[in-house]
Amino acid sequence: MKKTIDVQAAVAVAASEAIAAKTQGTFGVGGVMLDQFGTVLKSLHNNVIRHGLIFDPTAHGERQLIDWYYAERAKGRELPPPHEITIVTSLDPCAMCTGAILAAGFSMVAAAPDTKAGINYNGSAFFPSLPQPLQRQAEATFSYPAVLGSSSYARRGAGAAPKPFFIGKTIAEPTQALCSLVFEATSAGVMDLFNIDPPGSALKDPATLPADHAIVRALKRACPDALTYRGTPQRPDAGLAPYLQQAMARDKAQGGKGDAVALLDAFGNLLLCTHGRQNASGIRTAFMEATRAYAQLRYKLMEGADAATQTEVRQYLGHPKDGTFVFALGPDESALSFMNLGAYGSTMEGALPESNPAQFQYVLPGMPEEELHALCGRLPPLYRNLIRIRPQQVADAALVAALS
Ligand SMILES: Nc1ccnc(=O)[nH]1
Repeated sequence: MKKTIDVQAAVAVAASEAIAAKTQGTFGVGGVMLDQFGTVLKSLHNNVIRHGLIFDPTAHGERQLIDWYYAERAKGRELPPPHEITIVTSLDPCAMCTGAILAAGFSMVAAAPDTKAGINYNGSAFFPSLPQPLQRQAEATFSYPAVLGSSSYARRGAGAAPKPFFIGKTIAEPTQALCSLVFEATSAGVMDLFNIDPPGSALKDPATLPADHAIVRALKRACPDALTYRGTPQRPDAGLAPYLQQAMARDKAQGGKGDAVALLDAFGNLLLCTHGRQNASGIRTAFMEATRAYAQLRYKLMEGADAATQTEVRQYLGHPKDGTFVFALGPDESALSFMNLGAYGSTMEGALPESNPAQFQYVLPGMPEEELHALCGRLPPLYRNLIRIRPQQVADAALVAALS
C-alpha cells in the first residue's frame, strides 16, 4: 500500500482550520477527511457561530465532514466506502459527532482532549458513555495518537491504531498544544452566546403578530404549519398528532422509521415540524433538521439587522431552551439516537431553565425510561452535569394513543 501522510501532517491541517474557526468567532476546532491512501478529500472548520450569531448549532467540524461526504456521493462522485475513510479532528468529538461518525462508519483520529464534552473525556479510550455495541465499535475505530514530549500535552497513544497508510503515527507537542489552546480560547465565549436571549418571562407571543410581519412570514416559509396549533405550554396534546403523523409518513416514504420532531415555543405554539432526510444524508435525522431550521430562521432575521430588530427577533423567537422539542420516537440505543442526544446538548450549550424541566419530550418510547435515564447519566460531564439532559414522555395519553 502507498503511504502518503503522517498523523502529524493531518493534525497540522486540522489545527490551521481551527485557527480559522477562532478567527470567525466560533469554536476553535477543525478537521480533515482522508481517503484510504491518506489523500485529503476535504478540510473544514466549526461553523456554529457567524457574525456573532448562532448560525447552526450542529455545524461542528466532524458533522459537517460527514454531511459533505454524503452530499458528494449524492452528486454522483465516487468516494470510498465509510470504513475506508478517516476523519482527523483537532479536538475529541462531542456526543453528536461521535454518534454521527459511528452511524456512518468512519474511522477517527483525535488530537486535543475535551474533558467536558468529548466522548473520551476521561482519557481512557474506553467510552463508558456509549451503549455497549457502540463502545466496541469506537474502541476499534477511534484513535488517540501519542504526543511525544514531557509537558502536560504529552500523552501515550490510546484507542485503535490509526489506519496503516499513516507513515508517522504521533503528534508533535506544539501542534497538540495549538489544538488545545485554540479551542480553550473560544469555548467559554461561544457558550455565552447561547445564553444571551431574553428569559422565558420576557418573551412575546408570535401568534399576536400580524400575518404580514417579517417574523411570521419567515416562520411560515420555514414551516407552512407554523402557528396553526397551540397547546398548553410544556404540555403538548393530541392536537399535535396530525402534524407529527404527517412528518412521520414523509420520513417513512424515504425509508425511515417515522422519525419526526416538532418544536413548540414557550406559549405552546407550533413553530416547526420536521422529518428525517436520510436519502440526502445518512445523518440528517428529524432533530438535526429541526434544530438547524430554527437556528437558521433566527439567524436570517438577525444577520445584518439593526439592534432593535435583533431584540424583537429574540423576544418573539426565543432560544429553544424555553420551548419544547417533541420527538415522535424517543431515544433508543442506536448511534443516530446518540447523535440526537448530543445535538440536543449542542443546541442548549448551557443549563436548561428551571421553569422548563421537560424541554425534551417524546411520544413513543424507544427504550425503557430507566435505561434512558441511565444512558443520559453516563454522558460526558457537559451533558450530564450542566445541561442535565432528561428526556421524558409526553403527559397526554391521547397524543400517545394517536401515534401508537
Ligand atoms: N469536537 C468538536 C467540538 C466542538 N466543535 C467541533 O467542531 N468539534
